[in-house]
Amino acid sequence: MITIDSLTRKYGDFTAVDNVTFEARTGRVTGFLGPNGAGKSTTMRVMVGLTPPTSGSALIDGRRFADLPNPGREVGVLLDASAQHAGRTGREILTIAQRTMGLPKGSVDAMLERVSLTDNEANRRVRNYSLGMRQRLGIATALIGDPHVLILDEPANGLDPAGIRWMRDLLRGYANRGGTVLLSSHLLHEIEVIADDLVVIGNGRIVAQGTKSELLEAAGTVVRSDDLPGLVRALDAAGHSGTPYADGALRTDADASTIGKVALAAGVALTELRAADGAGLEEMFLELTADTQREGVAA
Ligand SMILES: Nc1ncnc2c1ncn2[C@@H]1O[C@H](COP(=O)(O)OP(=O)(O)OP(=O)(O)O)[C@@H](O)[C@H]1O
Repeated sequence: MITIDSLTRKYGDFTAVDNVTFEARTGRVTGFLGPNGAGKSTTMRVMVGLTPPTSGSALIDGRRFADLPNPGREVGVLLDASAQHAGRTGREILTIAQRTMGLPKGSVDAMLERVSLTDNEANRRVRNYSLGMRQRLGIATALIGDPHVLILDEPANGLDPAGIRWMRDLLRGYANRGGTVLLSSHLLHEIEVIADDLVVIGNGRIVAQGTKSELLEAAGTVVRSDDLPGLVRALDAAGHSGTPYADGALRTDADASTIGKVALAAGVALTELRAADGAGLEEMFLELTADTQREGVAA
């Protein structure tokens, strides 16, 4: 389990991570979501001892990363897949990790197979790897010590849809066997399919956290009507706000039964009524982090 408690990291006057508290639980995949510059990498760097916190703490199974005797056997880390030595082959990089951690020789081949890097690819220098191949090698390096905690910064970057599915299955199996996974992304749909729990960060602060189903519930209901203005007025009068989608649907915080009653009383016919799905979550994610989006949120 990873426990982040009141963690703050300042750079001069700038607060990159602001009093952040959350847990990544055992047996679950936790997605750490936020737009560019929100503070995800800084939080992860503190977790693995690369950046000291200004205040607060980041503990792995109750201990600081720096206090772990053989960290690679306990925590698998992928922070920047491009930081691997470009002049070494994938096999050499894994062999160094295998020797440093005192692992059996066969673990290199087993790991190459597990991340689907062929012999030919493993013998190529990393400078000739695609981004997706670097991510696979990075995940292999994180997994080789058979740790029970994984900390992965943007691991889906550069993976194609088949690669994302592969990673989802790998991380799901890992969590089902009792592992703890924390992975970051700035794209909701990339980790929505993988994560059980979500922690949303914007401007260094946690703006939402919970299980995926809780957050989906909080994302509200999607409703459609041929008389959308009439429906908006009726919902507004009943104290419920709504966000119109470009395609003419409306997302609202009211539940389906309330919407049905409000619409009936106002004489407005509904053409669709359902719980918000991933698109609703995406809208909510954009709204929650709106003041940190460079592009702002399109209405
Ligand atoms: N060494 C540093 N010195 C000064 N500012 C820093 C330093 N490292 C990070 N920052 C700032 O802290 C903020 C958070 O950066 P961080 O890399 O943690 O964001 P992120 O959520 O990982 O973003 P991305 O999705 O773009 O990787 C940014 O504004 C960044 O410029």
